[in-house]
Amino acid sequence: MDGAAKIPVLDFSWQEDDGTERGNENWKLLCSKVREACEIHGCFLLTYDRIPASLRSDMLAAMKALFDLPEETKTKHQNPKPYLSYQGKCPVVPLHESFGIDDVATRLEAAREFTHYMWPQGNPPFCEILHSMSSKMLELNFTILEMISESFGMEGKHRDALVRDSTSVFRVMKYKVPPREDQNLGLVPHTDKNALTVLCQNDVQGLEIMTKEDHWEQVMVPEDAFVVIVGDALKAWSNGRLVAAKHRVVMKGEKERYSFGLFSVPKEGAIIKVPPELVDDEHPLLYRPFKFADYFAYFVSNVSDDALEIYAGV
Ligand SMILES: O=C(O)CCC(=O)C(=O)O
Ligand SMILES: [Fe+2]
Repeated sequence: MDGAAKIPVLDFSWQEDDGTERGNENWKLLCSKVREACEIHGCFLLTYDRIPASLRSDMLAAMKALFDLPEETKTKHQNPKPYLSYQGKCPVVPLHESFGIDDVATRLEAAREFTHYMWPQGNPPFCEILHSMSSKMLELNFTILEMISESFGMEGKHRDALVRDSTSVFRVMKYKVPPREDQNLGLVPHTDKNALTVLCQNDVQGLEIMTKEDHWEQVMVPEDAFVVIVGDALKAWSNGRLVAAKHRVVMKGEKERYSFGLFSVPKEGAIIKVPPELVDDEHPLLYRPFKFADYFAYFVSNVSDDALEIYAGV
């Protein structure tokens, strides 16, 4: 780690009466700040009052109870799709444990099924917290996608394409305390493959992003903030104008880290196609149209830092 990154913190806590309504000047200013942060860093921090602090602390407490369940219960969460099944005791990242839950933000039934697997005797508060948090984070994620389209002056069918063609995955993660200073990698360096990720964490720092100068810098996340990260799908859609931030987790100190994230993911069958508004003499087309699911399958069998360029670069 080389230092703390100067990632902007944007205030998304607009109220109906404070003048920041969609379409007005304050909204447009916020859209351009979002775009600028995504162009420079591929990442920003935000504060947002529509997700109350009490829901965040309930979520973190619920996650602790989840990860405290016996290993054989947690292993029951299996999904044939890559990176969704319960993961623990992975030799590459032994500190990391996670669950990925499909569609839980939009389907209460998905929250019920997951809860039932983990607590067959029932745990309605857990189910309620999981669904409520994931659906609020999905709304936020979609708002940011809309702001990005708007900041590029997108109109008509291209404007809402990102949101209309997206589904979501909610991930919950725990990072154990490292046994020694040299065994502290919580999550390997990667770019997210999906469109946009919104993350939230407990008070233990550890997220680092790679700067344009190839330095790892810590993202100091204020206690009440969310982290937003641009993924490969959005980078490709934007014709490379937005950066897909490479990031990792490094653990220090004596406290466990918990984080959760809402990933907007192009739907089954969705094609990532650069809108014509984003191609001109200064910005020649960088990516051919491709089916996101095919790119993801390619990545899973050819894990590489350059997967997007190799797969879809023109
Ligand atoms: O735990 C974090 O803060 C980062 C998680 C992450 O990068 C991921 O799940 O893709
Ligand atoms: Fe990530």
